[in-house]
Amino acid sequence: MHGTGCAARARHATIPDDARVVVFDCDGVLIDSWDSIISIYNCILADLGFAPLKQEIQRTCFIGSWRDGFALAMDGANVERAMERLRSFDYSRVSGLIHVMPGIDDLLARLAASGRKLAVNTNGASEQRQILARVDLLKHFDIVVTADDVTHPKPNPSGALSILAAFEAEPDDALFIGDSSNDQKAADNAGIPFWAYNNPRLCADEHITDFALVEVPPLV
Ligand SMILES: O=C(O)COP(=O)(O)O
Repeated sequence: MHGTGCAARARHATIPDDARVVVFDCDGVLIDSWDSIISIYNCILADLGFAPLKQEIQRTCFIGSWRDGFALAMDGANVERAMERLRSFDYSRVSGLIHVMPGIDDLLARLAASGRKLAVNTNGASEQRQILARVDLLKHFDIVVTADDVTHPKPNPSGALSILAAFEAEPDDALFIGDSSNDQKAADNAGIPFWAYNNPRLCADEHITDFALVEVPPLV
């Protein structure tokens, strides 16, 4: 469990030399996908005759699972119809709105070259794998756990715990890098040390803002 409270922003950070599993959140960490996700919500809501996402629930919808987001936006109605629309959504319609985070491709390559196992724990749907493949990041990961693969999405720790189990790792063998309260809570609930990316409001062992400034020491 991370224990240093709300850390100040640090420009440089070094991956713990004994962290052999590094778990990444996807949206907001690997990819800048805010515009695409809000756009998908609004397309599907419009198809079903609902108003666009109100600004005050956009962040909650962005960090939560699609199912929970649609339930919130549609006040519980028609969630299955919205999920059906999502399953058949043509993601190429929003691919121009998805951008790889600066420096992440290089950091992932350095982490993999050091012998560490890399994982994604996302509240996105299983289609997240195709999105990561399209932006050429999927190749770095040993495992991707989406909201479709677990009974409960983040902040429930089941996704993070399944990643630890896949590598027969203890929480202290791992590091979770995320940008949201759901990521922080999922890491806390799994007992995994947590680094916050671009979110000074989170409590984390480290705060990072630039992946190029993350050092990767040899794995001990
Ligand atoms: O930042 C978040 O928690 C949302 O990202 P995710 O959809 O990849 O889980």
